[in-house]
Amino acid sequence: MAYIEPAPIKDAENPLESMMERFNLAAEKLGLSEEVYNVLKNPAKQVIVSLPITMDNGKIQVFEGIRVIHSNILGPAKGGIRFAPDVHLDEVKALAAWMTWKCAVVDIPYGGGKGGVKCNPREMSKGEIERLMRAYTLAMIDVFGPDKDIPAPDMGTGPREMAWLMDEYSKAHGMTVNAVVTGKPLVLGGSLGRTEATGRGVMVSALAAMQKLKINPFQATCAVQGFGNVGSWASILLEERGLKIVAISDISGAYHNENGINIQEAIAYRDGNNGTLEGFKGAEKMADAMELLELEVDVLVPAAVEDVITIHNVDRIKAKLIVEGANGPTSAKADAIINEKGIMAVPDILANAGGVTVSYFEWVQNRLGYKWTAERVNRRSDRIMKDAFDHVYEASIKYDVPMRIAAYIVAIDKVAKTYTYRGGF
Ligand SMILES: NC(=O)C1=CN([C@@H]2O[C@H](COP(=O)(O)OP(=O)(O)OC[C@H]3O[C@@H](n4cnc5c(N)ncnc54)[C@H](O)[C@@H]3O)[C@@H](O)[C@H]2O)C=CC1
Ligand SMILES: O=C(O)CCC(=O)C(=O)O
Repeated sequence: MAYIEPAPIKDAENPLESMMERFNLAAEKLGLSEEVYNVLKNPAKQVIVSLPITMDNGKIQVFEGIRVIHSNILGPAKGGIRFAPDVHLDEVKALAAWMTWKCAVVDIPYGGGKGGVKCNPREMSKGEIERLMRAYTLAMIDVFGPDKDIPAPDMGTGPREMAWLMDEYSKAHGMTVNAVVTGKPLVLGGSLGRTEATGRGVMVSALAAMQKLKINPFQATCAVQGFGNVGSWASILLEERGLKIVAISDISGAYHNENGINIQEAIAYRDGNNGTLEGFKGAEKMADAMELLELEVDVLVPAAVEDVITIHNVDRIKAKLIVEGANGPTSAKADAIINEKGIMAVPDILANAGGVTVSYFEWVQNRLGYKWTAERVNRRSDRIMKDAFDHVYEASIKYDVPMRIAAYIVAIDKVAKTYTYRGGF
C-alpha cells in the first residue's frame, strides 16, 4: 500500500503561529477579556479522517482528510477545501480562523471553517479525484450542512469538485441540497460572478489602497504570484483598470516582461498547456521564481501559497503596496519590517474576502430558489469590499496600527461582541 510522507511545514514560522501573533496583538489593543480570548483562540471542532481510495491501477491508497471549524458564533462555518500535498493540521487551523475573521471583516453572517486533503491532484486522474472528493464528503456528512458548515473551493479544487460534493451530500439526504456548498457550476445553482469574485475583490482593494497612496493605476506596474483562480482573475481585472502586469508566476516558474504581459494570451496559453505557464513566450522565464516578489513594482499581489514573504526576503521587497490574494502569504515576523519600510499591506482577511462574499450571495440565492444577475452580484460585492476597506482603514487610524492589525481588531471586536450578547459564559 502506498504511504504518503508527511510534508514538512513550509516555513519556520508556521501559519498558525502567524495567525496567533496577529490575534494576540489585536486582542491586546481591544482589551479582550481572558475568557473571550480563550474561546476565540481555540477551534470549535477538528475532524481528521482516513480516506481509502481505489486508484486506477487497482491499488488502495489512504489519504488524510481534515475539516476544522474555528467558530460558528456569527453563523454556520464557511470556508474552502484545499487539495494539496502539503496540507497539515496547523495550516487548516490557521485557514479556518482566518475565515472567521474574514467573514466578520466583510460583515457576513458566517463563522469560519476550512478543509484539506493531503493529495496531489496534478498527479491524479479525474476518476481518482472524484472518488476522493465523494469519500471526503461522506466522511464529513455530519459536519457539513447548509446551516452548519458550508464548504467552497480553495487551492486545487473548483466548481467540478463542488458539484461532486453537492451530489454526494444530496444523495445521502435523499433530496437536492444545493445550499450545502458554494462555488458550484452555474447549472447546479452556482452564482454568476463567483469564479472571478476573489480576484475582483483583490482589484477593488488594490484600487482603494492606491487611492490612499496616490498611485495612478494608469502609471502603475504590478507583479502577481500564482496564476490560478485568484491570481489570473486579479491580473485580468487590474489590467482592465490600467495597471501594467509585468510579472506572473505559477508552479512552473515566474515570467517577466517589463513592457507588460498580455494576460488574456497568458490565460489562453495556460488553459491549452495542461494548466501551467511552462513555455509561455509572452515573457521571459526568471531564473529564480521567488525573485518575482522582489521586483521594483508599485503593486505586488501574492496569490499562491502561505509564507512566501518572510524574514528571509522581506528586506528585498520593493513594492509600495502589497495586496494579499492568497491566505497567509506574509509571515507574522515579516510584518514589522514591512511596516518599517512604509509598505502598505492590505491583509488577506480583507483583500481576498470577495470570494466568500459572493459565496454568501450564492447561498442566499439557493435558499431563495432565485438567481441574481451578474451586474447585481458585482455591484453588491464591490460595495461590501469598498466599505470593508474603508472601515479597516479608519480602524488603522483610530488604533494607530497597520491595516493588518486593524482588520483583526474589526473582526475580533465583532465576534467577541456577538459571543458576549449570545451569553456563552
Ligand atoms: N479560490 C478562492 O475563491 C479563494 C482562494 N484564496 C486563496 O488564494 C490562494 C490561491 O488560491 P486559488 O487561486 O483558488 O488556487 P488555484 O489552485 O486555482 O491556483 C493556485 C496557483 O498557485 C500556483 N502555485 C502553487 N504553488 C506555487 C508557488 N510555490 N509559487 C508560485 N505559484 C504557485 C499554482 O500553479 C496555481 O497557478 C490560496 O492561498 C487560497 O487559499 C483566498 C480566498 C478565496
Ligand atoms: O467561498 C468561500 O466560502 C470560502 C473561500 C475561502 O476558502 C477563502 O476565502 O479562503
